[in-house]
Amino acid sequence: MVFYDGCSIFVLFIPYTFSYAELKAGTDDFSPINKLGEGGFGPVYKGMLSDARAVAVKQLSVASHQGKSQFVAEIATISAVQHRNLVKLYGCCIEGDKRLLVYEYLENNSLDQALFGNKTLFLDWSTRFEICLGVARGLTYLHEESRVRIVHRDVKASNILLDSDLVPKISDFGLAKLYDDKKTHISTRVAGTIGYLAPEYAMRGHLTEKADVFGFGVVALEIVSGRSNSDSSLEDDKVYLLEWAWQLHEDNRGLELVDPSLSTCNESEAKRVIDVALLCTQTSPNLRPPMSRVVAMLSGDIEVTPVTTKPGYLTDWKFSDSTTFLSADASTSNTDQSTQFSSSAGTTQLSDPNYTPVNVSASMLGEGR
Ligand SMILES: Nc1ncnc2c1ncn2[C@@H]1O[C@H](COP(=O)(O)OP(=O)(O)OP(=O)(O)O)[C@@H](O)[C@H]1O
Repeated sequence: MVFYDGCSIFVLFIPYTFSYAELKAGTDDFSPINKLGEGGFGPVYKGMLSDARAVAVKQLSVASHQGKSQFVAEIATISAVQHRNLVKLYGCCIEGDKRLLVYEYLENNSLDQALFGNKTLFLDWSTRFEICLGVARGLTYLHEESRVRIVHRDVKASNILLDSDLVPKISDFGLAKLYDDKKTHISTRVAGTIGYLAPEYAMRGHLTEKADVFGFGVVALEIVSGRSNSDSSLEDDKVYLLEWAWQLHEDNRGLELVDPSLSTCNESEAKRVIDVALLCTQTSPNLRPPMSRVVAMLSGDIEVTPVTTKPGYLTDWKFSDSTTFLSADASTSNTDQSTQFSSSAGTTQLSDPNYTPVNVSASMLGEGR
C-alpha cells in the first residue's frame, strides 16, 4: 500500500487481515470463558487459530473514526516493529464498524500479576534482572532503533507480558495512535496510570520518549521491591515507592528496598537497578538517560551516572481527586484528532492532542522541598 501524508510517500506492507468469522470461531464466539481481561481499549479473549496458533484477540470497544485505510496503515506501522521484547501483532480484522487486533498469546500473564497479584508465579532475582533488561531493550528498540519511532505513553507493569520462559514483552505500543481517543477513554487511562506518569506529561502534555523512560524507572523499582508504586496499606513513609526509594538512597540504605520474599539477590545488580531507576524518574526529562544508556548501565557496560537529585514523585496525589478533575475536564477538551510531530536534534517531539492535563501542583512533584 502506498500513502501520502502531505510531504512524504510511504510504502507499507498490508498486515494480515483475519475474517471476523475466523476470530469468532477461534474464541468460541468470544465466550466469557476465554476472556483474559479488559483494558482501556476493550476486552481481550484467548483464541486458537485454525493453524493451531494461540492468540489474544483485542476487541477495540469504541468504534474508531478512522477510515479503513488509515486504520490499516497504522496497523502496518505497528506490525513492522518487531523485537524479542515486544508482543507480536499477527494482524487485524476490520469488518463494518468492528476493529480487532490479533496478538501472539503469552502464557504467563502480565508482570503486575506476577509481582503483586496472587503470586502463583515466583520471580527470583535473576529472572527479575533479566525482565528489567528485556523491557529496557524493548524500549530502546521502540525509541532508537525501529524504522518508525514510537513513544509508548503507557509503560507500566500491566503492559508487560511474560512468555512461557518469562521473557518480558511490551504490549499496547502504538495503540494510542490507533485509537479513537474519546476524552472519556483517555481520562480513564490517565487516571488509571497516574503512578507511572512523567511530571511534564502529566502537567503540560509534553510527550517525548523520556516519558517512557520515567515509566520504566517506576516499573524497575516495582520489580526490585515486589510492590506497586503506591500502596496505602503500608506505613506512611513507604506508601509512595519513589519517595521511599529516594529516602533509603539518601540514608545509604538503598538495598532495603529489595523484596524481602527474595531469599537471594545479586546486590551489585540490585543496586544498579535502583540507581538507574532513580535516574530514570528525575523530574527534569534532560536528566533521564536515553534507553540505550539504561541498557548499558544495567548490564554494567558503563558506570551508572551518580544520582544527586530526588525523583519527580506525586506525593500528595489523591486518586479520587484526580478522577473527579479528569472527568470534569473531559467534556471541555479539544476535539482535534491530529497529532503533530516535529523533529529536533534526533528527538521526536510530540505534542499530544489527546492529552488531558492533570491538576498537579509543583508541591505535588516534591519541588521546593
Ligand atoms: N497477548 C496477550 N497474551 C496473553 N494475555 C494478554 C495478552 N494481551 C492482553 N492480555 C491480558 O488481557 C488483559 C487485558 O489486557 P489489556 O492490555 O487490554 O489491558 P491492561 O494492560 O490490563 O490495561 P490498559 O488497557 O489500561 O493498559 C490483561 O489481563 C492481560 O494480561
